[in-house]
Amino acid sequence: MTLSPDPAPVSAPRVPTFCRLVVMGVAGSGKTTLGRLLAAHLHWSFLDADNCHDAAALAQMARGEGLSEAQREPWLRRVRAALEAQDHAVLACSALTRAARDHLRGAGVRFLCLVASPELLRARLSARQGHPVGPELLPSQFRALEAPTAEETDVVSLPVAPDDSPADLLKRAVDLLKPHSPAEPRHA
Ligand SMILES: Nc1ncnc2c1ncn2[C@@H]1O[C@H](COP(=O)(O)OP(=O)(O)O)[C@@H](O)[C@H]1O
Ligand SMILES: O=C(O)[C@H](O)[C@@H](O)[C@H](O)[C@H](O)COP(=O)(O)O
Repeated sequence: MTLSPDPAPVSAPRVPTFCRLVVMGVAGSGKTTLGRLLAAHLHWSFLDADNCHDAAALAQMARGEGLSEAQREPWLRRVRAALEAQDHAVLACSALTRAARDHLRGAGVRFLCLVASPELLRARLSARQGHPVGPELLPSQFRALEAPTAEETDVVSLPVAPDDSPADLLKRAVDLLKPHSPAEPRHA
């Protein structure tokens, strides 16, 4: 399973390629789980935007209080710097707002947006271990969410159903991303 489509005819326009993939979505949608699998599949680095939050922001979110746009800005600057430091990377990052996505946009960046129901997100976050953010954050996540619009052509959406295993989602993600990239996994 690769991201490589059939070879294009010589006269065809260049297929846009990407080397940085942002797996985005509301907390609990599975960004980290799928992002790690995609990174392993592609032999790219994996980055988690949660690691760029400061302790105060993590504590605030653990209390169920969402971040303001002003609070997100320095975090997004750190996330962007971490992303740009990698030649090939999969980044798990909520990127809930248009401004957040615009912050991360750049040459070779694509977004994979995970879309799950509030019920599924609540169940997943209630069961999640070892992470400061629980289901209490969900209302503010949905208030902040600006779903990608049709004009954001660098975003591919992946619906997530309760029975979709991580392996199912990996396969569907790879298929969805194929038209975006002639790139092979780096060391397949
Ligand atoms: N496809 C899946 N099937 C079952 N559980 C999943 C799946 N994807 C993620 N999970 C679980 O749901 C929780 C949230 O996933 P996570 O990857 O941490 O989401 P996010 O990074 O978007 O917050 C975790 O406990 C994870 O193990
Ligand atoms: O934009 C934000 O308000 C935060 O970054 C938030 O969306 C982020 O997602 C949390 O850190 C939850 O962590 P998980 O998304 O990994 O659950």
